[in-house]
Amino acid sequence: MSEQTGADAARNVSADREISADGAGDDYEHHGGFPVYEPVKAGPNYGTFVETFRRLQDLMVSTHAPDDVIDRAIEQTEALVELLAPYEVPEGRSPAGFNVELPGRGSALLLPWKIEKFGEDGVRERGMFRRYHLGGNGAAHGGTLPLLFDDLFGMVIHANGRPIARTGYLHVNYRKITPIETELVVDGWVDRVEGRKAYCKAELRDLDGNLLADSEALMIQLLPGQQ
Ligand SMILES: CCCCC/C=C\C/C=C\C/C=C\C/C=C\CCCC(=O)SCCNC(=O)CCNC(=O)[C@H](O)C(C)(C)COP(=O)(O)OP(=O)(O)OC[C@H]1O[C@@H](n2cnc3c(N)ncnc32)[C@H](O)[C@@H]1OP(=O)(O)O
Repeated sequence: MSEQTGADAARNVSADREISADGAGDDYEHHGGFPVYEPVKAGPNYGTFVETFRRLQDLMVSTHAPDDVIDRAIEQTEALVELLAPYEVPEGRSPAGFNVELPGRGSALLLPWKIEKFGEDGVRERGMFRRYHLGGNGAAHGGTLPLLFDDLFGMVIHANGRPIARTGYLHVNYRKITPIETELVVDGWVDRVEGRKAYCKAELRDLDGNLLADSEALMIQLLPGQQ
C-alpha cells in the first residue's frame, strides 16, 4: 500500500475501505454520524471546468476592468448561474471533492494541489498558491495555509486507515514567506495516536527544501452519531 503513489493509491484506498455505496461489510458506525458517501465520478471535461473557474477566480482578484466590461461580466456570470442552478444537488452527490486525480480533488474550495503519495506513512501533495490566494506583497494569505493543512490531515487520517476524524485544533507555524505562483510540496503524517486522538504533523517546503510552514493538528475520531 505504501508503495503506491498519488491519486491511484488514494482511489484504491477509498475503494478498498469504507467509501462504498451501501456500507456492506464496513465498520461504518466507526465513522460517527457521517453518511455513507458513494464517490461521484467526474466526466471527462470536469477538470477543465474547475480549472476555468479557478482562472476566473484569479481574474476576479487581479483585474481592474472598465464599468462596461464589469456590466458584461455580470451578464455572463448571471447566465452561467442560470445554466448551472438546475443541477444543484445535496452534499455527497457532486463530483467536487471526490476526484483524487484532479487538483484539489475537483473542488474549487480546495487548493488546486495534486496528490503525489497516499500511504499509511503519509500523504504528499504538490501545487501552487495562485493569485486568488494572495495575501500581500507576493505572499499567500495566511488563512489559506490552514485550509491546505486541514484538508491534508483529513486525507492523512484516511490514508492511515483510521475512521473519519474532525479537527480538534490546528496549529500553524509560519516560518518563511510562502510565495504564490511557485511550485511547493507539502507532506503530512500521523505522528502518534492516543485512543481517539491522532496527532498529525505536516511540513510545507519549496523545491529547494526550505521549510515555509509546519503544522500540528489533533484529529479526533468521531463517536457513533457524531456529526
Ligand atoms: C474516489 C473517492 C475519493 C474519495 C476522497 C478520497 C480521499 C479523501 C480523503 C479524506 C477526506 C475524507 C473525509 C474528510 C472528513 C473530515 C475531515 C474534516 C476535518 C475538519 O476540518 S472538521 C471541521 C473542523 N472541526 C470541527 O468542526 C470539530 C468541532 N468539534 C467537535 O465536533 C467535537 O469537539 C469533537 C467531536 C471533535 C470532539 O468532541 P467529543 O465530545 O466527542 O470529545 P471530547 O471533547 O471529549 O474530546 C476528546 C478528547 O480530545 C481532547 N480534545 C478535544 N479538543 C481538544 C483541543 N482543542 N485541544 C486539546 N485536546 C482536545 C479532549 O480533551 C479529550 O481528550 P481525553 O479523551 O484524553 O480526555
